[in-house]
Amino acid sequence: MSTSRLYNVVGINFDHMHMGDLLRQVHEHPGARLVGIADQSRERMASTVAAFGLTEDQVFTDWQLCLETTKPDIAILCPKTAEHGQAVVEVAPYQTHVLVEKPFAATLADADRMIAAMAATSKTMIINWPLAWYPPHVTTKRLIAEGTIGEVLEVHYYDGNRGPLRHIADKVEITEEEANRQKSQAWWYQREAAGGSLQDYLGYGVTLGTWFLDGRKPLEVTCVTDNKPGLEVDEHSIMVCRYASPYGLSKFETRWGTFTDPWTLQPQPKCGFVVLGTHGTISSYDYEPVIRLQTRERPETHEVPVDTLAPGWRNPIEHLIHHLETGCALHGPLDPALCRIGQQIVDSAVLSARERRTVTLLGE
Ligand SMILES: OC[C@H]1O[C@](O)(CO)[C@@H](O)[C@@H]1O
Repeated sequence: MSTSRLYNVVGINFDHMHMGDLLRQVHEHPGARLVGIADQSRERMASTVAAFGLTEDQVFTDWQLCLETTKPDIAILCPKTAEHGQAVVEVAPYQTHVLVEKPFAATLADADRMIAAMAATSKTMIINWPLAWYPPHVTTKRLIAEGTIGEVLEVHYYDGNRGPLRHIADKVEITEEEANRQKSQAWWYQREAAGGSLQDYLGYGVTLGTWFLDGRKPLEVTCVTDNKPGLEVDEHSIMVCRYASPYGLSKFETRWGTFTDPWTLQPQPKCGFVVLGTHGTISSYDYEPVIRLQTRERPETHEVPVDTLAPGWRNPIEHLIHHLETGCALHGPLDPALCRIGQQIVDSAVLSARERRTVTLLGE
């Protein structure tokens, strides 16, 4: 997409393997230029340096020096979940737009610190949820907004993968043996780093779920997590939200240990969403070329091809630049205001699982 100018972009902190995917989007955008990357470990940056032909002066082990030297328009941040709050608080004073890779934060308090830090600048922050770019879910939201299934009453969500250590950037596969060897070292498996399937995947479900529910907040949250011997974090969580009448119960399940990875072969249960409205239902599964619709007029479940994403609305890099160029509203799930409701639900789920009871939604 053509732009009025070139946007200089940096990538800071390679904890999440999606950094590689995001930098590829920068590389492929004619209006964006990758001007620097920073991480404590040169080794973790090596494949990016090779893939995008970066020069030595564009590679930093000190993120502050990276920002001071390159003065970017956009900083992509992929730290471990527990460090999202601190990272944004520290980067915001450099007056750069910020893309934080999912999830929003480890806690609502961190999310609020991030929002406050960015509010003190004139810059934009987006939280990127890769699921927000899957055509089935975008199509589902469009049909909901057009009233095709009436008012949404229930959201059912199941998602995850075989585990965070079974793939690296660009979904390159890692063997089960190698993944098991890495478990004890990896931040994904550390409670202190906000690891675990709930922190990794519940935000996806409740952020897109709240988008489908038009910003509606639940009253109460009940969550149960598994408890595998030898692991500090969960690999499976099941959560129920209760909404005020006439909205019923919605449920959100996260799993590291699906039978197959959804991007290769959909496992059963299928990864994605089922949405029930007053006039119809939709099933919207990750990566599928169709969604399945049922309405009062046509009650037999039928396939609807997914939408082709519009230019400017195809991935987070393109979208952030499109937003900066045109002032268009942010894609719903990337907007911190909507993500904050998701974070309220995640915090409530963590508390519920810990105390083994139903809790009232946390936060204002
Ligand atoms: O589980 C680790 C990670 O794997 C993905 O499913 C795909 O890369 C991410 O959405 C998640 O954060």
